[in-house]
Amino acid sequence: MTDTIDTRPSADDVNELAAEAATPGSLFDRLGGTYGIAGAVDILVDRLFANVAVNANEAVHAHHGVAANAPGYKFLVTAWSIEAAGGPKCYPGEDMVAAHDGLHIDTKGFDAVYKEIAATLSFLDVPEAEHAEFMALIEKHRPEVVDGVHLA
Ligand code: HEM
Repeated sequence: MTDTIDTRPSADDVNELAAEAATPGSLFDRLGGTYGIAGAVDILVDRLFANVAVNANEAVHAHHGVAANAPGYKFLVTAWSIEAAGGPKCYPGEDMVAAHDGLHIDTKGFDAVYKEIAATLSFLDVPEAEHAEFMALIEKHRPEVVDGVHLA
């Protein structure tokens, strides 16, 4: 029998990298830059793929129910978050309306994801100010995801 080695980072590992990178400034900086954000998204996406309320939507489950989608999705959500938080422009994906078109995401579905994002930030002990700022960013995009309405 072969032993396996668990290479997954712990919350402490992610926080350590984030603290090293953190400088006062943009939300991107205060979240620990690329290492902090990628570490958080790594945990978030695993939680979203396993979340029963999120996957109750069949169109969402068709994507989130396939483990092979995780790496690419983590990349896209990380890059989106980096840009949205005021970091370098690096997001190569679709805009939020096009990305969610046809998924029929309702308020309940959005709230399920919103809660999981907040829970992940809490799990990582992201300070209150940065937590609130990032959640406000997510809330701002609700109309694009739920109603397909482009932000002004
Ligand atoms: C503000 C909140 C949200 C953000 C920032 C966000 C971000 C993203 C990004 C960056 C992508 C990749 C786009 C691309 O492929 O180019 C994506 C796709 C996707 N999102 Fe979201 N999302 C949000 C809300 C939601 C919610 C509430 C759900 C489900 C309840 C959801 C489910 C999905 C699914 C299933 C895809 C993959 C679609 C496909 O390629 O088939 N998202 N999202």
